[in-house]
Amino acid sequence: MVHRPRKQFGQHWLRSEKALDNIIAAAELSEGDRVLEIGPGQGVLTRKLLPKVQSAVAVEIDRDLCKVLAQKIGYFDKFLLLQGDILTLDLPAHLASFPNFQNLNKVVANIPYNITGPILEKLLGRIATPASAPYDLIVLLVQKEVAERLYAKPGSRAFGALSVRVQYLAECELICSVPARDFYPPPKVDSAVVRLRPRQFEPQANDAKKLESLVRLGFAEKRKMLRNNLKAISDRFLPAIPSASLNENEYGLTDLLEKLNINPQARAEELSLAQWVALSNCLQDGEGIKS
Ligand SMILES: C[S@@+](CC[C@H](N)C(=O)[O-])C[C@H]1O[C@@H](n2cnc3c(N)ncnc32)[C@H](O)[C@@H]1O
Repeated sequence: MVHRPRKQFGQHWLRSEKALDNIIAAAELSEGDRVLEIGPGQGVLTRKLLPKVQSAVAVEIDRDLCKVLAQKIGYFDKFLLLQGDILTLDLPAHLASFPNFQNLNKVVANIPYNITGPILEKLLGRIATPASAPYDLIVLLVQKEVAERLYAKPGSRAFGALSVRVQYLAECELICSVPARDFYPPPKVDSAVVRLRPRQFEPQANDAKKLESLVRLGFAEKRKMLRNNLKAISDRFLPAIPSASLNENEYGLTDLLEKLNINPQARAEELSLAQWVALSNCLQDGEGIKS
């Protein structure tokens, strides 16, 4: 039976051998790896990775694809296909009786673009609640514009709240671009392969929840200066710097930014990760930041 790609599941089959090989090379696969694949589709990527790893679990939402996929793929001793939604599936519960498929250490996937944000959150966690057992390495094929935000450097246009949130939890790098024509059917946008290496950013934020709120607030309106976006921070969250050094302006924020060597005229995208952490660490402990 021919399976027509379904739009509602973001089905775009990757047809480029070169892109597939780049994804596999980027994953640095070895015999001991236990891989999670999200959305195997017709299994092009699955077939390439299986010979190189100890085992692989694939989660596919499309029931019709699942009916034939496991049979088509083979590798019954080391391939487990789960039908379900990666965002809601309780993976540990499903794997509880499959010891060979537990402790997955890598993720390799060409994901549905409409749920990229939630997938990243599922794999990495959030700043305030990072994944308790993070993967060693994650290779994803994503929409190019999202990829640019993931590996963006401070000061560049693409650097935004997503960049800070993800880069705090993982090192991000571009592997290669993949043009829309490399898929069937071609999506409306180009794509890119990114590699994420989950890490503990140093220096750590004293209060990760506060950093998360600060970043959300700081990028609320990208065209505004950071200090204007941060006006919602009331006096009680400003640091205990001697009041003599405070001016009457901007709730003392200008002074704080200067103290941290941040240009008070800066926009949010100009701050480095370390400066976000420093700013967050300067805010007094309390009930958090109102947003
Ligand atoms: C862009 S296609 C990639 C297919 C295949 N890996 C390839 O490279 O050709 C995305 C795949 O994810 C599946 N999918 C979509 N939403 C999903 C979800 N919430 N959970 C698991 N799989 C999902 C789709 O059915 C589809 O097979």
